[in-house]
Amino acid sequence: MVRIRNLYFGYSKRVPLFQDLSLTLERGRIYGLLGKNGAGKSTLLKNIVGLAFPVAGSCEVLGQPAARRLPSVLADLFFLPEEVDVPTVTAARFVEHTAGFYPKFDHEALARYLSEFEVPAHAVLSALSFGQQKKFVIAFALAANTSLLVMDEPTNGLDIPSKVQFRKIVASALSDERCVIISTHQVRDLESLIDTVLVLHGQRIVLNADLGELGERLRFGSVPEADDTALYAERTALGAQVIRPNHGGVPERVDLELLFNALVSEAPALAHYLTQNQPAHESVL
Ligand SMILES: Nc1ncnc2c1ncn2[C@@H]1O[C@H](COP(=O)(O)OP(=O)(O)OP(=O)(O)O)[C@@H](O)[C@H]1O
Repeated sequence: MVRIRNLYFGYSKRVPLFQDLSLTLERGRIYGLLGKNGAGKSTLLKNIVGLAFPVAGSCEVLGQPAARRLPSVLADLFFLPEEVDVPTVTAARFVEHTAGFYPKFDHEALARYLSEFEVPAHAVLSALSFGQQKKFVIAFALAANTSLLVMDEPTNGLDIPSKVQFRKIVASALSDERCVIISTHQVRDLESLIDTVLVLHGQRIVLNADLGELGERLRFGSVPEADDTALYAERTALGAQVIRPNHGGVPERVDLELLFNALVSEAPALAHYLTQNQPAHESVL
């Protein structure tokens, strides 16, 4: 679906944002793209949807270079940017003029998503609140029914009930044919939604791993005091939050926030353990 090989990119020649970045994304998965502020999440997504062009290396989407922006590819991908800008027209008029660009657009699904999000279906879009506008555009993006759906920080501006609805609606919209990428720096927003975690750090993807498989290799928990079995530890008021090897074979729930903190602090024991215990199809560090 998406194949990036040895990507180099920078807004200026002196400051590279990505160096030798490689990444493969497949159908039937929901990817969570995590990275610190300024790591380059939005820029990576722009390379994927053909709004920024590689300086070197390649970025292919649906078998074509993303930068060519072929109509056949654009009809099968939807990019939801972080800042949404809606026109002063009703939702019905917007759909009438825009849905035609997406041959697989599902009008019934749109009505269902808008109702679940409690967005007034006949309102003038620019008169909606920021959160309502965002929910309208998310509903439209999902209803476009494209093979590739790229969402940049979609949960920004959503209240807590809407974040819950967001997770439910996105999960219901996934199929074996679709690939969904969601970027965020609000790691908790993606818990119990994504099945694959991508971490962008230090100009590269340092983790591309299935959450189920990570849970079979790692244990997450609180202890009174971290000992040297911990691959990573964070002090808390009550002791420590730790990541340890999972030798018991019982799958654990992955604490995404703790895992993310460990990866961006470049915890050497965790990096070493993940590299040594890496399934062939995953990429770690
Ligand atoms: N159009 C641009 N021109 C020049 N520099 C840019 C441009 N867009 C982004 N940058 C710079 O590239 C870097 C990465 O920005 P980007 O928005 O991709 O990061 P991000 O991981 O999405 O950040 P955040 O989590 O804060 O949204 C930042 O240092 C930013 O200032």
